[in-house]
Amino acid sequence: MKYNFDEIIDRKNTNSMNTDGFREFMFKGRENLSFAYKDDELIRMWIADMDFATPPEIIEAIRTRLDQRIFGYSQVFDPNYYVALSNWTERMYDWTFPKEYLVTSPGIIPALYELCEYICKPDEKVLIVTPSYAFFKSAVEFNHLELVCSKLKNENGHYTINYDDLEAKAKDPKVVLCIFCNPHNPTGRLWKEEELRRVGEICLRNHVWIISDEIHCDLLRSGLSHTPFAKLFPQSDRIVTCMAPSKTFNMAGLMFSNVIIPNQELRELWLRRHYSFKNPLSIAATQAAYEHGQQWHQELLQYLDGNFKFTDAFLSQYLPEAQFKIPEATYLAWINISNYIPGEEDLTGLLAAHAGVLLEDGSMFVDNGQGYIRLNLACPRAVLKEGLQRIAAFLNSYRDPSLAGTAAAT
Ligand SMILES: Cc1ncc(COP(=O)(O)O)c(C/N=C2\CONC2=O)c1O
Repeated sequence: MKYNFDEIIDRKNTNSMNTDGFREFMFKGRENLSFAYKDDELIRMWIADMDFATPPEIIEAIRTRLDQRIFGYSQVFDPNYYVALSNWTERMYDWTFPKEYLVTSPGIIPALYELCEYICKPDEKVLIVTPSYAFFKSAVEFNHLELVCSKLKNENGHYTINYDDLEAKAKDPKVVLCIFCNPHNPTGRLWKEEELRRVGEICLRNHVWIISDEIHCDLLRSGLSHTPFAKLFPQSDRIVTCMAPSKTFNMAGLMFSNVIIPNQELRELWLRRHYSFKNPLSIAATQAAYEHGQQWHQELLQYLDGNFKFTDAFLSQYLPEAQFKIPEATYLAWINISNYIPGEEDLTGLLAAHAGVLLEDGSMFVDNGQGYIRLNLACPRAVLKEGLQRIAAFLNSYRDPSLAGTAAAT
């Protein structure tokens, strides 16, 4: 391995949401909640950014741009930006798109907020599947639109789409947009072509636009491959694709995402309403990611495979009644712990306060997540082991107080 994913990097004093923003984000109204550990001793497995250094090739590209010493108003003028991105999509997904479809956004969340406004009229509705990344709901409600949820079916931890329910909801003439997470956060499902075709046919036949949020599409278990939603419907211009280097290369703070809008009217509205200059360092970093990030990306996937195998083995041994399947995509472990803590407990609060682990529980994913916790496994394995040990010790003692204080594993 060329890159060291075991390196533990101090993120203190970096204005990191991960280390400094968790109290306000997760414990609003109870920011002073006391924990069994000091804040800087907490194992952070909540927000989806990685505790791995961004690839040196990207850092070098930023340094090169810094050496040019002037950072005036900037846009993506260099044609090699599109060449780098389309080479990546061609190689990774056997798919590309015309350059004129491409616009950029300072994040996929802002793009969702804007696209909801541009696509929907005030009295219309937006369809999502649940559990769901919570900002889908936030983007809909910020625009005063009605959220319509279709629960995924959960068969022993394998999630599938309830097509009958989805179609019944898509038939509502007021439902005009579906925000679809492909691959899916938090369940980690990598949707198969036939699943995407069925969702697409239901939406398009009912005149429902699709925003396919594909931010996790490069974070797959080895040997699997991603299908861009729009690839399956080349004749349609009603599918907007959102992709970004932010998750893949741990550069969310650089706030640079790619939005592919085939519909000319919507694209022109975006360009009129979204007019903004871009951060030149982010442009340089993103282009470098797609031009030079391949080997780091491959090694990252191997390391994440190892973290998932470690987690699976750990849970089997120390939390055998937790329900977990290694997900096809994302670096997020979605684990049912209801056999240890049944009911509507505040799992996020309990695990933070007593186990010293920051994580997001199912209540933070809109609906259909009761009894689940989501762990970010994109961290050095030693940190992962400590987090799992703390969780196991707490859950085992929660269910059997006589075990209180016993270590889960050495
Ligand atoms: C499906 C999905 N879309 C968009 C974003 C954010 O896009 P950005 O605005 O950063 O470009 C995330 C990040 N997911 C996170 C971030 O922290 N916890 C999560 O589950 C995500 O999971």
